Amino acid sequence: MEAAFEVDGGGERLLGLVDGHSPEMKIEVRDLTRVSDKGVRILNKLNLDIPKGLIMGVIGPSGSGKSTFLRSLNRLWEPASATVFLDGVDICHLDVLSLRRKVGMLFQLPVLFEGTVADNVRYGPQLKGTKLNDNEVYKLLALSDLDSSFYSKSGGELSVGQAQRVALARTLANEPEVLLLDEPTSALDPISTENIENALVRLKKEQEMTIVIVSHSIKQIQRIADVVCLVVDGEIVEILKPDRLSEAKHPMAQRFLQLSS
Ligand SMILES: Nc1ncnc2c1ncn2[C@@H]1O[C@H](COP(=O)(O)OP(=O)(O)OP(=O)(O)O)[C@@H](O)[C@H]1O
Repeated sequence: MEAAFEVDGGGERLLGLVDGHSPEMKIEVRDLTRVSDKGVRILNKLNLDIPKGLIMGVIGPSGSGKSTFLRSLNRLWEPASATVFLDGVDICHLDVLSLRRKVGMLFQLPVLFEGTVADNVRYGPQLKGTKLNDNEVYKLLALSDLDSSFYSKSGGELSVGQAQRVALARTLANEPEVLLLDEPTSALDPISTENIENALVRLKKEQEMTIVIVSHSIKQIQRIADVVCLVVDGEIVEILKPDRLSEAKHPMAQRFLQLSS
């Protein structure tokens, strides 16, 4: 999907055009602010539109607020009401568990539950009283770049990269519409990283999944993201296409990009 983006005067809102048509916005963020208990501003009036079916990369210096922002999107951190909308609905008005099914999350390090890979994949649907059949489990494994031999392995037998793919399959079992990933490959070797990246790109293409990925790897973002959001000191300072990152104007953004490339 060829996407063209235009940023408004403040550099904060994404006014997107996809193939010449206005894309459907999956998530809208409006004046999202977080102040710590000590009065420090962690997020400062973030405004962002996240189009459906695209991969948005989030990059920025350490401590700039990327994880906090990501966690606000499925209420792992509770945003103020009327600041985050999913399909136009204020997420604070949604049942938090159903929100987290729709907006799944994968963390830096996978934590698998006891039992087999299949038990892990079946976990989410089971909570709703649905038992996935073998074929459904195999399909989720395949979506996560794992072959059927993993079905009956236990978590302890897996490498971190394999466990991360099982964690992905477990998240996908909830049939999310949005996937949030917080540095999902920073603990992985290049091959495992490529496996995860391939899975993400396939999910976008085949299921129109909306994906928001925080990464410290600018190269990774350039490989898979359709649009990049640059966060500095709790503010979105640039929204760019990945091949135009060098055009970032904010001085901190330029410095960060120079040091990271
Ligand atoms: N619960 C909290 N209470 C107080 N301060 C917090 C809390 N969570 C995060 N912070 C602070 O908010 C700022 C942003 O943290 P956050 O983890 O969102 O940044 P980040 O960009 O994801 O960093 P990194 O790239 O290092 O993971 C940091 O200064 C952090 O210390």
